[in-house]
Amino acid sequence: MRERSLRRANWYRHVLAVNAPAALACWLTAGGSLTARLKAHADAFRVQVLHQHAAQCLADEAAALGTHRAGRVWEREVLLRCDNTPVVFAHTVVPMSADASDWPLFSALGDRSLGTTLFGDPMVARGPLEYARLRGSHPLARRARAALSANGIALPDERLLYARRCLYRRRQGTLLVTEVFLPRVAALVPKTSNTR
Ligand SMILES: C=C(O[C@@H]1C=C(C(=O)O)C=C[C@H]1O)C(=O)O
Repeated sequence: MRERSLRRANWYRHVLAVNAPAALACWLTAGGSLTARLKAHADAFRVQVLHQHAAQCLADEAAALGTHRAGRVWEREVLLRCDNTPVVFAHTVVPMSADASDWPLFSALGDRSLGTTLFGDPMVARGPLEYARLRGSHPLARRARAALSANGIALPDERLLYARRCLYRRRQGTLLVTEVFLPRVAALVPKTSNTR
């Protein structure tokens, strides 16, 4: 039982439940597209695709996706980079049972931001945000650390990571986006549009 609990997180509807540092709370609760917000805090924004392939959905995702058990999904994982610094590890899953017409742009996204396809489509309904504090043993914390390590950035196993997730619906399809906020996001400052 303990092993299972290490792989799951408690997901809350209110951000206060995860007791995030103030500098992260504003990112966790920001409305609209995260991509757009990150672009406003950087001269250069980039999506580094880590993989997009068939996978098993995580233990604490099946219920959120509306699938009755941890079934097979299309999984996309990326690092979002501001001025080449990784600031978000994002994990998106779509049940394999989804019809191709539910998410027509998902499979061919490449290094374009998923957000640009979700927020521009009037057929997409966005659910409420949920928040979690991920222990080092959570699969997404492990993967975020591994992605950073592959880019020469060390993150201690014991470092708690704060995440949010949101379920999107389009036609009969569901798509679950989880964003794990990396420590360096707290150092971002808005870019002033006018140059003095
Ligand atoms: C949902 C959005 O798309 C972002 C881009 C993602 C991608 O390209 O895989 C994944 C999660 C998001 O942080 C957004 O911009 O809000």
